[in-house]
Amino acid sequence: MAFTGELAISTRGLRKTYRRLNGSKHVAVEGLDLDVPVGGVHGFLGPNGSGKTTTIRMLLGLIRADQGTMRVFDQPVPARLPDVVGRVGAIVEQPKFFPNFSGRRNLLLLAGAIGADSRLVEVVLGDVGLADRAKDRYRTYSLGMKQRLAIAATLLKDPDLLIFDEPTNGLDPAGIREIRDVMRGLAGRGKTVLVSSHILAEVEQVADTVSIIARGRMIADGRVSDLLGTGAARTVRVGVAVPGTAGSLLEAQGWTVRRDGHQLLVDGAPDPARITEILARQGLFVDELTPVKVDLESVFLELTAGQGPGTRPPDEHPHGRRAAGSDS
Ligand SMILES: Nc1ncnc2c1ncn2[C@@H]1O[C@H](COP(=O)(O)OP(=O)(O)OP(=O)(O)O)[C@@H](O)[C@H]1O
Repeated sequence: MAFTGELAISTRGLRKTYRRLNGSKHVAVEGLDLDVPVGGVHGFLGPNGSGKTTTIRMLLGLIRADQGTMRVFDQPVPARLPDVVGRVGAIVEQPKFFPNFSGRRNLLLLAGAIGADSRLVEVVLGDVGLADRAKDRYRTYSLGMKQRLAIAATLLKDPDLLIFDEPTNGLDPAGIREIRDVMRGLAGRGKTVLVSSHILAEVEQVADTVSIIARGRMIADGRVSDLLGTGAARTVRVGVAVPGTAGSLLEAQGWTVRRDGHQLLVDGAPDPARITEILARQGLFVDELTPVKVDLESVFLELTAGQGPGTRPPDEHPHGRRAAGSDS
């Protein structure tokens, strides 16, 4: 398990098989162990068709799992879903709003329907940054505003856990940024946000922790900062007058060294201080020593390589499951 402390969501050995029209079976989720810690934004990442929506639908009791267990706020679901459903707000599909009513009126109607305090409407409009446009008709809203109104609707019951399935799909960069800000704001108020995406760049900047799945299996999870700093993900650029000699010395340490002009790129989690020490001992002095910024996208692509739709499943992924932040 990659996370210690209280969990908002925990699944063990979760499995779901669909039967296709031609009668064949398709395993969409295969023995998934997903942990989402309480508090913060958790990115649920994977290529298209990797089983994210299926997992979310099982957690929400919309479809049945074939095997495995699921817990939401430590309650077994779906058995105890009625006990926790009030603490969970989810947007899985675009909710239906009245196009000719304003955003505010739509929310007031909804608040009345679910028995929420109507005073909350102004609060949630503020939470999603729609207070200024609340009086305008829904049909005049941009896609991003519509999505934010959908988030506002889920906030009316003041949930502790918010589940957003691909909330930035189809949005322009400004819309994506607004949704990101909303998610950060919610996490800042102590909520837990689970956000699924196949586009890592959209989640990387907002997520505290992530789970990366491919073909229904977990391939890596942990804190974003740990994931970026593990294994081959860490590379250091070294500038030195005699790169050939320096490269041999560093390779002798077991690190992989690549030439980049007059500089060296040293892969394999080298400690920068160790590099300086080894070279200085041989009278070689570095004029540059910088960790290469690795974005989560390259880690994601590396981990999910060849696991998108239409590719053959590898026998075993070379990385196996990598639980960043744990000793495994
Ligand atoms: N109702 C269904 N019947 C048959 N197969 C399904 C059904 N729903 C999903 N699948 C298949 O299960 C796999 C997982 O789909 P799922 O929608 O969970 O993935 P996803 O990670 O959410 O992908 P996306 O980002 O494209 O939504 C896919 O191969 C999909 O084609």
